[in-house]
This record gives sequence, C-alpha cells and structure tokens, in this order.
Amino acid sequence: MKNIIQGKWDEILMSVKITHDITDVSFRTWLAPLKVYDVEDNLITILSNPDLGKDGVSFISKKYGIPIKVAIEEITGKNYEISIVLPDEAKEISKKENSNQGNSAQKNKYPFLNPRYTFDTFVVGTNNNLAHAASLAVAESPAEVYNPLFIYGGVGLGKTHLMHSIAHFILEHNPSSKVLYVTSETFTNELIDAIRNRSENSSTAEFREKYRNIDVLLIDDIQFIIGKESTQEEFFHTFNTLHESKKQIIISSDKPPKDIETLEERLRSRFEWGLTVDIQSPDYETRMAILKKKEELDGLQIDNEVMKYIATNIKSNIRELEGALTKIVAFSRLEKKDVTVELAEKVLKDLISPNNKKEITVDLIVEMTSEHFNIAQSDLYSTKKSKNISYPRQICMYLSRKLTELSLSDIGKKLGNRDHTTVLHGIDKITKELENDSTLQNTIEVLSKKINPQ
Ligand SMILES: Nc1ncnc2c1ncn2[C@@H]1O[C@H](COP(=O)(O)OP(=O)(O)OP(=O)(O)O)[C@@H](O)[C@H]1O
Repeated sequence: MKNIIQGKWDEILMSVKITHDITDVSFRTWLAPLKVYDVEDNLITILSNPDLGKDGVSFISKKYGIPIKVAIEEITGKNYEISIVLPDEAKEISKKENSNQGNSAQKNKYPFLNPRYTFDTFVVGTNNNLAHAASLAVAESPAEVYNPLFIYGGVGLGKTHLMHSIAHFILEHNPSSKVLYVTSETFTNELIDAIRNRSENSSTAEFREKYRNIDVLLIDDIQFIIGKESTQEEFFHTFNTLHESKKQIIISSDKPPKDIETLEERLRSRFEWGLTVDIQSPDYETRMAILKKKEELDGLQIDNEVMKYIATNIKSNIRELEGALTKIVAFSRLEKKDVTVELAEKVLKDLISPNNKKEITVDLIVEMTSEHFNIAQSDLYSTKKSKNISYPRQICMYLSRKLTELSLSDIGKKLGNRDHTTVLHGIDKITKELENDSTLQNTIEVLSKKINPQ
C-alpha cells in the first residue's frame, strides 16, 4: 500500500493545493516537502521538512491535516488517519519498531533522504551527463576521486536529486558509513543554536562532533551561508577537518564558486580543489524522457500529445515540468475529464503564459511572514500591539521596503493603513537589530528567498 500512496502522493498534494486554492509560495513551503514515510493499517506517517521544526509540524497538521486526509480518501478511495512528524521522530519510531519486530518491515531506511531520489530514477541527458558521471564516481569511491564535488545549476534542475542519489548509493553499498545530508540553512540554524547555548553546556562541541565525525558530508544550497561570517568560519573548519581526514564533501549551489561574490577567498579556493560540474536546462528529448519516467513511476498512462505539449512549453525547470504533469492529472480526476491537450492548455495557462513572473506585493510578504511566525495574516494588518505580532509586522515593513519599489506611505497604507513614520520606525528597528542578531539575519534571508526565489 505504501507504494501506491507514494505513487499518488504528488497528485494528492496537488489536489489539496487546487481544492483549497493554496498559493504557490505556501505550497512550496509547507506541502511540497511532505513525504510518505510509512503506511501501516490505516495510518500514514508523513515526514515534514526538518527545517520547519515542531512548530512547523503542528502548523501543517492544524491547517492542512483535514484537507490532506480528504484528498487521500478521494484519490485512493480509502479513509486513512495521518500523522505528520519530523524525520528524527520517525527515526525514533522506526528504531523502536525494528527492535520490537526484527527487520522484517521494508521501510524507508533513510528518512532524511527522499526515497525517489536515486540514480535509477535520474534521467541522464546532455544537460547533466557530466554532473551525473561525477556523482556516480564519487558515490562509488568516496573521497578518492573528486573532493569536494561541487554541483551547481539553476532552480529545480536536479541538484538535490543527485545529492540524495549519492547518499543512497553510499549507504546501500556501505551501510555503516556515516553520511550526513543537510541544507546549509540547517547548518546555519544549528550553529546559531549551538553558539547561543554555548555558556550553558557543551553544545558547540556537540555541533562539531556532529559535523566533523562523519564520512560523507552533503551540504545543499550553500548559497544560504554566503555572507554570514561566523557560519563561513565554522564551515571552513568543518571543511578542513573533513578534507584532511580524507572524508568526502559534496556541495550544491545555484552558482559556481567563482561567481559567488560574498564567498570568502579561502573557501572559494577550497571549493575549487576538487571538481566543479554544472547542470543546465534540459533539452526537449530529456524533458520528454523525464516526463516518461514520471509516468512510469506514478503508474500513469498519458497521451503522447499531452506529454509533447508539456515538454514543448515548460523548458527551464524540471520541478515545474513534473508539477505540470501532476497538476493535469489531479485536475482531470477532480473534474472527471480525460487528459487531453485542451485540458492541459487550460490547466497550464498560468504556468505557460509569458508574463507569469510573480509580482512581489505587501500581501505576499504578509502571507509568507504570517506562515513563518505561525500567526494570522489579519493580525499583521490589525492594530494589535503585542510583541509576537508587532515584531513580525516590523519585519514585513522591512521586507516590503527591501523587496518592492513602494514608498513608506504606500507600505503603511497596504499594511493596515499605518502612518509612514510608523513604517520608518519599524524599518529602522529591524535594520539596527540586524547588525548584531544572527538569528534575525537568517530569518530575513530565508524569508527573502522564499518570497523571491529568483
Ligand atoms: N534528470 C532528472 N531526472 C529525473 N528527475 C529529475 C531530474 N532532474 C530533476 N528532476 C526532478 O525535478 C525535481 C526538482 O529537482 P531538485 O529538487 O533536485 O532540484 P534542485 O536543483 O535541487 O532545485 P533547487 O535549486 O530548488 O534546490 C525533483 O522532483 C527531481 O526528482
């Protein structure tokens, strides 16, 4: 049953998105990272993005729990209970189950990895053949061929998929190997926590133990640590320790090291010690092959003309390419219509239209900030003055100034009809705090990236 649910998972999530009119940003933040971990009797255990923490899990469960259950029932015809957990909690559950039941159950062995991201499911084309070959070589002989391996490329082109494939391969061939996959945002947040709690216990030592006592470190989206001095410093030492002890390091980024402006020179040169490979946008044949692979994995049967229509029109982002197929299938089910080119044209019109660049508005900033802090959007527009509301509101003011062209008084008007001096005060306050508060710096950076992924 797990395979069936997994096969239909994208469709289930897409159905929640369409039925509840969830914005792309909210979908990417909360729902898209959810993964099926296990299905037992009538309980589906779902993993959340570890970066969202416990608060994130409780927010997702509260806000999207029932819509997810309804979509599962609609699509599978069966009523399931769901439990959304963090990967660490799932590991604990699976450890307990394994000790109770032996190792008979065939579970996702590595909850921190997406089970679908393996070399088997990765389509090799002219756009990624070098990155694929280098990844395979590193997976076969960690720390012997290219160290570090630096993979870069635009959004949604398969960097994470390749990194997980390497991790799966190494763990399958050498289960005792200590493999750690993290995003650089997790690395940064854990470092900030460790530094903050330094005086109370030995958490910095624990942090170092975690990151330095491993065989393979995969660090995704390194661009998030760029510009953060203390994180670069810590990463520099982590890198040196691992490299000197002949441990494999694999890094991904949206740009090659030479184009990352705020990267310290000593890190840049280290990143270039090994091999740097890029992933480009796929050509038409590769896009068709990726769609066919997804059709096969999800057990779908889609008219070839529809596949051609998608592959012709969605060119530069594989996540969008796959998402387009999922969206069409979800739509055809909900509307009880056949999957035809006409249906595809209708469903994909926003995605395909040439002017679909998402505008950054105060409302979008409010939406993302309210989700980040788990407070109601209406509170941010309201006159409420409690700190847990006024602080995120000041962050909205700051981000609105930074990410839009609006004047102070326009921002004030859109943010609950406030005076421009109130907005100026809010922006000044956040600007000053940013000088010394690294958690706030990280929050602003992550929020900015989520609001404007370009
Ligand atoms: N060559 C490929 N074959 C099959 N699927 C692919 C391929 N490349 C990318 N994908 C799929 O496209 C989606 C996006 O890929 P992935 O998350 O790895 O991109 P990314 O480069 O890490 O993006 P980001 O820059 O947003 O972190 C995933 O579902 C992945 O499985």
